[in-house]
Amino acid sequence: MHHGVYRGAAEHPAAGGGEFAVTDPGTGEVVGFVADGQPEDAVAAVEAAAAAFPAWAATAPRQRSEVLRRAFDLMTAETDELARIISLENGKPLADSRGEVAYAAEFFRWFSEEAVRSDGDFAEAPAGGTRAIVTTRPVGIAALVAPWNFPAAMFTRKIAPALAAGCPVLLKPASETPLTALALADLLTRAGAPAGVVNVVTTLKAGSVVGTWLADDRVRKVSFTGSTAVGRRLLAQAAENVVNASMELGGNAPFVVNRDADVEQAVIGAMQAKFRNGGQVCTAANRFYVHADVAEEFVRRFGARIEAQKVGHAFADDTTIGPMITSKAVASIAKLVDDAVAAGAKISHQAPVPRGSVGNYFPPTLLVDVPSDASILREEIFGPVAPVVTWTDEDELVRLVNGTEYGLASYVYSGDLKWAIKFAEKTEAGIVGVNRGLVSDPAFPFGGVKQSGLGREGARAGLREFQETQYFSVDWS
Ligand SMILES: NC(=O)c1ccc[n+]([C@@H]2O[C@H](COP(=O)([O-])OP(=O)(O)OC[C@H]3O[C@@H](n4cnc5c(N)ncnc54)[C@H](O)[C@@H]3O)[C@@H](O)[C@H]2O)c1
Ligand SMILES: N[C@@H](CC=O)C(=O)O
Repeated sequence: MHHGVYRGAAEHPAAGGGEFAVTDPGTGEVVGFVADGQPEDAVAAVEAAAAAFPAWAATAPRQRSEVLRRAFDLMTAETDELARIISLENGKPLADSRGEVAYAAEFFRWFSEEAVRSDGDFAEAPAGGTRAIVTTRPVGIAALVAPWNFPAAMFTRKIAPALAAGCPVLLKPASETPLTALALADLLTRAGAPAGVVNVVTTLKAGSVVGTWLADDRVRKVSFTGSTAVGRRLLAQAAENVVNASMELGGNAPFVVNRDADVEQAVIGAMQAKFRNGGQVCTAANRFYVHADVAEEFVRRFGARIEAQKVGHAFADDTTIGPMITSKAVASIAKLVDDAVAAGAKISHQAPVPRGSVGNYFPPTLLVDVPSDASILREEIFGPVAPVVTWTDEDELVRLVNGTEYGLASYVYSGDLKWAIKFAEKTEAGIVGVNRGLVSDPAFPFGGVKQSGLGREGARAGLREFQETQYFSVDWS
């Protein structure tokens, strides 16, 4: 199957006609070809968006809401087909892909509801004599850049509020997962988004395509999800034209278990927080701090569940952990584990990778006796490896938990809710799971502090990221 770049509600060949292959990370087989977009395609996408912007911004909020609601309905009805595309190019087990489609669709439903609830203000000036009307307007054409780990949800979390606010969008998907983005663009067109409102440039030249957008005066917003390193670079580029920027970046989530926690519940939460999407999640628990009094029980129970994981291809019925996205990702996870073991950590439990597997598989692994300075506790693992450290002193625990440049998610388990909330308050993170291993919900604000990002997605706040405030000072004498 061959796909073009998407603009004006249709696919087009890339300038120069180049293409690149998309592969199944579970087999290495080619599953399709997409256009290798060039800077000329980036400019053409801006032209299409600029032509669509005035009319789209002028539509009634209810009309935009109904497009998003139809997108929710279509996405829900087409779950199986979309899930198949996600599994094919991302490798996650089909059940996980269905879960991602449901989660991704919820952003369309949530922002179809928010589109008609954008409020403003009317006030008397403190000195009297004038009145102020405070209102909002769409920020403008928005460049949306997303990673491969949730190829549908990381885009719908941006597209839905952008469209609700009245902004046209330019999508730059990860080169590993362009097919999902193209399917979303087609779905939105069928849902009623006018030509030019949703545009996609698939490319191997991320830097020059996104750089072209950020250098174009007509592009007023960049919303990025991905690594902190690339986020920093885009922030620097956005500074040149003072482009409004939202950044959802990397994480290094701690998972804390106190001595009074329900250990079985903590293990269930740990499995969700660590192994969803094979650990390739920005909110994934990256390091486990377990009170010494319950560490033996936690490791035994957690280890038993890890050993029961079935590593395999996305389409095999019993697979719970699919392949990593690339062989490079496998090598980087392996290096973190090897370095930890060389520094004194031990592999206490591991699930096997089936003999003869040719994809990018990595065995789910539990590490114990991990030295507190091991690089695996500092770097984002982005794979199915759980390093456990024991603790006894709470002040030292707080220091370890916050001893990172990241601040996206954090998890705490305790039988004493008051202690858990007080601990959560000391945690430098945008999101804290309290006795819960799953924290994502389109209705609540998702985002990080420190070098995990700027801004929030989902919730009411997500719409504001795509709006400018405008204030009219009115003579009232
Ligand atoms: N905070 C969040 O909500 C969130 C969600 C998912 C993933 N992530 C983070 O994403 C990272 C994993 O994804 P990744 O490795 O694909 O990240 P990445 O930063 O390498 O890539 C993300 C996107 O940026 C593009 N890109 C790469 N270089 C670019 C450049 N120079 N200019 C413009 N675009 C460029 C990529 O093609 C891709 O589309 C992890 O750090 C993870 O924590 C964060
Ligand atoms: N955990 C995030 C995705 C990040 O990788 C989410 O659930 O939205």
